[in-house]
Amino acid sequence: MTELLGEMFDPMETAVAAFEVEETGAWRLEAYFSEEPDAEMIRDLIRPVVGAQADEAAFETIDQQDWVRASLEGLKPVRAGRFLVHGSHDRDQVRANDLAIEIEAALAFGTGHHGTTLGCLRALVAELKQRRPARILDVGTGTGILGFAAAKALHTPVVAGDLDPEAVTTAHGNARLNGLGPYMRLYTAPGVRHALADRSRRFDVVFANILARPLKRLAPTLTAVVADDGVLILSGLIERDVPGVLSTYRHRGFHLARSGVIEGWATLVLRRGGAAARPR
Ligand SMILES: C[S@@+](CC[C@H](N)C(=O)[O-])C[C@H]1O[C@@H](n2cnc3c(N)ncnc32)[C@H](O)[C@@H]1O
Repeated sequence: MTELLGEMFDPMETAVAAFEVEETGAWRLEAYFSEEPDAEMIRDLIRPVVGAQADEAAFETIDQQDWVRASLEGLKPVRAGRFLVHGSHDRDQVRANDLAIEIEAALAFGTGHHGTTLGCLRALVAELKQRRPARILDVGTGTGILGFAAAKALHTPVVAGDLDPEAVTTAHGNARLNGLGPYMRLYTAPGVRHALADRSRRFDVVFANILARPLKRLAPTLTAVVADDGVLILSGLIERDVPGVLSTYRHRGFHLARSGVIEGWATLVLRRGGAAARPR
């Protein structure tokens, strides 16, 4: 549902979360708008997904600062291998050997809790067991979390971008907070446009945790910027979208090396050529 609604709202570049309210079975949709939205416009946007129920939708305004801060402060730290992602309220949870990443409350996506982010972090942990990649690209960086994890573990420069200027501002702040400013080269643009500026050097790891539709749309450029022995870590897709996304990347000479699903969200690890793994 989040995926379908996300695609409806995509033209407005709006962050969307949808979940079923257990007690009533009703769907609750939370979305961030940079301008006051119009109820009829929202009904028209969700009608292709929910049909006539759009006309029964009720609306409420949630105070921006309060709900973001409150929801982040309620979050427990997240572990993936040696990575510990935490808020400022949980600094005391950091242990000596942790690669700690502090994420400041803001309007960008990426606290480590979502199945897509956690899936990408786990994929990075698995990748680091095999080798030490040197060049990292994070497309759709949100808070900066995936790029930070790579920079913390590898002490290597990371190129990271997002089409949302608010996310990039947040990522800059988080980079400073984590002492990673010197490693992070952040850009504001869709896709990999800025990363392509230096075509002579491709990336060993390319993260793209965005929705299925942009993953397919960006396949030509995402595959072009991966080094021959590099890896693409893709997420932001629900299980049902895996075959379509895989087929797009297989046509470009990539195979599935590994995959995982967390709470219905799939993460795919793709490499050029070679034998294929079955999605699990
Ligand atoms: C699901 S969040 C992922 C954030 C973070 N990388 C993580 O793993 O938690 C997706 C992010 O991608 C950005 N985004 C969506 N489509 C994009 C595109 N075509 N190019 C660049 N960024 C995009 C959104 O603004 C959002 O910040």
